Amino acid sequence: MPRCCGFLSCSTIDDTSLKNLKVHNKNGNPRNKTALAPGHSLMDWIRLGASKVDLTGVGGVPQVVTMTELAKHNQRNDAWIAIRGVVFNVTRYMDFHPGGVEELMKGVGKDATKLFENVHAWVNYQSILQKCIVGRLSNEGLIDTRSIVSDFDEKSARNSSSLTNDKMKFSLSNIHIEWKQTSNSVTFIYKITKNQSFPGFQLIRKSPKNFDLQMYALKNIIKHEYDLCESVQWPPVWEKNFNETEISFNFSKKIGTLWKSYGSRTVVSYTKKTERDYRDWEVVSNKLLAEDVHLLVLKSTNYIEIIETGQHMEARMNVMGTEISRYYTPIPSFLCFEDNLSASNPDYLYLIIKRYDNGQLSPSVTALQQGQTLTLSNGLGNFAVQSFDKYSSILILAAGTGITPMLGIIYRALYRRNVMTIDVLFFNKGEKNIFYSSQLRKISTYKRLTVTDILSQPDDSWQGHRGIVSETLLKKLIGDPRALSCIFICGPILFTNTTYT
Ligand code: HEM
Repeated sequence: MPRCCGFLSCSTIDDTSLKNLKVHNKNGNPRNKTALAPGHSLMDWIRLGASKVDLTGVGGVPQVVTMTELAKHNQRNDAWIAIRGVVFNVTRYMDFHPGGVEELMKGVGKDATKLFENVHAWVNYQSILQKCIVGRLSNEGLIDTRSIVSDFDEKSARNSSSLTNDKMKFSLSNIHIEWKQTSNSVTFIYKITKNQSFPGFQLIRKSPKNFDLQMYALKNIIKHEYDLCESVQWPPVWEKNFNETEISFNFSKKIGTLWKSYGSRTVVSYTKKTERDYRDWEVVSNKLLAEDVHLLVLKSTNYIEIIETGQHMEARMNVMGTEISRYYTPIPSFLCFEDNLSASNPDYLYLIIKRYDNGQLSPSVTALQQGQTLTLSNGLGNFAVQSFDKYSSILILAAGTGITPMLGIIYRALYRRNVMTIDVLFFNKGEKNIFYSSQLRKISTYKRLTVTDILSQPDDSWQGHRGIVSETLLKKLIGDPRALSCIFICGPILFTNTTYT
């Protein structure tokens, strides 16, 4: 069960990804953690990190670490661990590890990415271990294996296409693909069979007639390389249909005629040792949504990233000679419509980022101006939002930018017919900290969504609810939350801990 490391409470941490999200459902079964010795709580660890103690053990000078070197640091008193290409010194963290020393020792001296992800992929290790970075794992031995699976021969399909409403079908294991056209546009529709989760998609334009469509399916990346018979406009308008697990890409044709066939498609499959690809995104706009909360609209040339609900992206920047990265969950565009940004710009990406004065990355990211760039990974994380589709009422408890990863969940729930109620309790300090509540309320006039703002330090003029999260307050607002089917929680550590218990 995904749980939260509740790190939004730490002022140096700027992470609004689903890693900070707790999900509680009727069958939820919180796991047993090792009792930590006094003086070894999370707050003690943060305090130690904030002190002058060198937790890296290498004087804070970033190293490139080979596998051989890594293997030498496999002792309780000299413990290095590599996760997703970064090597951390976890010697001092041993006694703070909630899973205990013995468990953490299983990963030391090696690339423990898989082990770590099997146990607790949601743990925000980058924030927890930010002061323990030894350096990068040298990428010798990390080889991409590429194999051409098949070339499609679509002669028979081509022959059967009719000139009006041209539509043909074929199957590729669990993916069902159709195309249709009018004289002005051509649409490709991907349907995923029901027992499969919907993959993330990437579209890459190579020329007016050529584009690649990549899907992240389990450990493979399946790439469909399209060679169209005529030129099309970029970007295509894409649309997801959650109920049908269907996604369509609609391209405008450059010349308005009916095609005899769309062209051809080659299928390529990659097995990648590393799950991340990075690319530069240009800032289209940077707008203040609330105090210290920015909406960054980004665009990448000839590229569209469609991430799954619940996935996050790694944002990387070089800040004063050091590469810093944090995770952010892109928000769906539906809330940005009033800016007239999303409808005509299907290739835009929307990030909400809170600026923390002493944050390592957020001051630099929120200062980005139009035309400057931010490096982002592809969509990451294995949060299976589909497993909550069976619940008919959803309660969302969010504090501050903890609302960010909830927006995708709200959007998805709005379009699922079986969801009868979506109740959002949005906790903030003051009115100046609230964002998107009114936009969500606009939607709620014709859908089954309610949004309640609760302020901990409101002005005298505030007419709404007041207080900090507590059992009494929750009972007053929603009755007994345990009677509800599915609860999503995201916010600072104290908030998530209080709401979770
Ligand atoms: C790779 C070797 C590791 C193993 C085998 C391991 C194992 C475990 C186990 C068994 C638990 C307790 C059960 C649970 O609550 O999920 C746990 C909890 C935890 N571990 Fe690890 N761990 C490893 C590495 C790490 C690292 C490198 C970090 C660094 C941040 C970390 C941070 C945590 C945290 C924060 C929890 C509490 C999780 C929660 O409350 O949901 N672990 N670990």
